[in-house]
Formats: sequence, structure tokens, C-alpha cells
Amino acid sequence: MPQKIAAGNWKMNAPDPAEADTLARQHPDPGVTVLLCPPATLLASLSERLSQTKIQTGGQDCHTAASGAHTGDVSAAMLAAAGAGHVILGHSERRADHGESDGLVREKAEAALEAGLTPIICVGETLEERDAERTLEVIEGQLSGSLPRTDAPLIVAYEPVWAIGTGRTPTPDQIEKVHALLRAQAPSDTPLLYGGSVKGSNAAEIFAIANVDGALVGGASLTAEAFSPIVSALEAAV
Ligand SMILES: O=C(CO)COP(=O)(O)O
Repeated sequence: MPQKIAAGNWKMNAPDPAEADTLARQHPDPGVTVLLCPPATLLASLSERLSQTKIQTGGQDCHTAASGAHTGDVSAAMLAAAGAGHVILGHSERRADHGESDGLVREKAEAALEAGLTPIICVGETLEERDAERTLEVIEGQLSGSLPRTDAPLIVAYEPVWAIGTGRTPTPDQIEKVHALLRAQAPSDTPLLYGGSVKGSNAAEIFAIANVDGALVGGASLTAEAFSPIVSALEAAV
């Protein structure tokens, strides 16, 4: 059975780190993997802060190279040295803001695996693509272009671009169709996360969908009050 994962993507936000302590106190021994991905500058301190807890940390992006003349970038090895065990790659905000291609995401995923990190590879269609009934074709293309050419364990997150930060979520049927495709295409036992406006109030319904193994959460991961019910819903779904 794939691992169950509640992952928080803090994006370019710096919530009070005491929120992470509260979350750790509320979930001292979670029955699922709980992961917080802060901005790179906060990764080392947050990892240290959570080192005596079961909450893990991850990065939000990495470079393809291990080191070198890449001003402003951070390598996968640096994330690992700062305490990360995972790294989010190919998030739609990076694909949109930085023009990241599937090929680049694949190279980054290979670099992450090389550094001992588990990549969380994000895919998702735009509203335009969904309206044009191209969702499955788009996801299939992104996945086959972005997955590293190895059997190493990784995680895939389905995040419809139009559901991110909008309060809109796809219907359970829409999520189920995409996750069935991911299950068929990704290596067996790959945890498949859903992301896009996940909240405490809709988490249980989302976790009941076939082949949904957890969530990648943005806004609702910034406070323990908002994230804890999502973790609890996933624990209850196991
Ligand atoms: O992009 C996301 C997580 O990576 C989802 O963000 P929201 O949960 O804020 O919609």
C-alpha cells in the first residue's frame, strides 16, 4: 500500500515557527507521514526545531547541479544538508513563473534522488485545458516528461492549476479519473497526493477517493489550527 502523506507547502510565506511546534504537539505519533516545506531560508532552523518530533521537512525546488556558478539557486544536496528529506518539484507556480519544462523537472528529480531526497513531482491542468477536455492528455504528457528514468521511490501530486488558492476543488469524480491515470502511469506504490484548496472541511471527502494517498496543502498548512484537521482526516482514512 502506498505511504499516506500530509504535506504542507508554505510557498513564499514565513508563518510563526511556533505553529510547527503546536502541530508536532498535536500529532506526536502520526499514523501518516507529515511534512512541512518552508522557504529555503527557514529549512535548517525548522528541521532543527522539529528534529525531536515525527514531523519531517522538505524543500520547494532545487537546481539540477550539485554546486557551481548558479546565483540564487539551491542544490538538492544543500536541502538535504539543511535537514530536508523531500523536495517539491515542478509546482505549477514554478512552471508558470520560471518557465520550467517537463524535461527540467525530470533533471531536477534525478538530482534530488542523487542527493537522497524524495521528489514530489507536481502535475496539473489549467482551466483552459480542462475546458478543452484535454486534462488527461495534459497530465499524461507532464507525467511522462517529468518522471525520472529510475525505479527510485518518488511521490506525485496532482494539482489542477485552477484549484490552487481559489477555494474551488474538482469534483470527486474528476479527481478520481486523474488519479486512476497516475496510478496506471507512475511506478507501483507511488503515493499520489491531491493539492488545490484542501481544507479541514473537505479533506475527508478527498481522502475517500480511490488512489488518493494524501494531500499537498498550501494556505491551510500555515497554521496548526488549519493543518491539524487535515492530518487527522488522513489518519482516519488509513
Ligand atoms: O499549491 C498548492 C500546494 O502546493 C495548493 O495551494 P492551496 O492549498 O493554497 O490551494
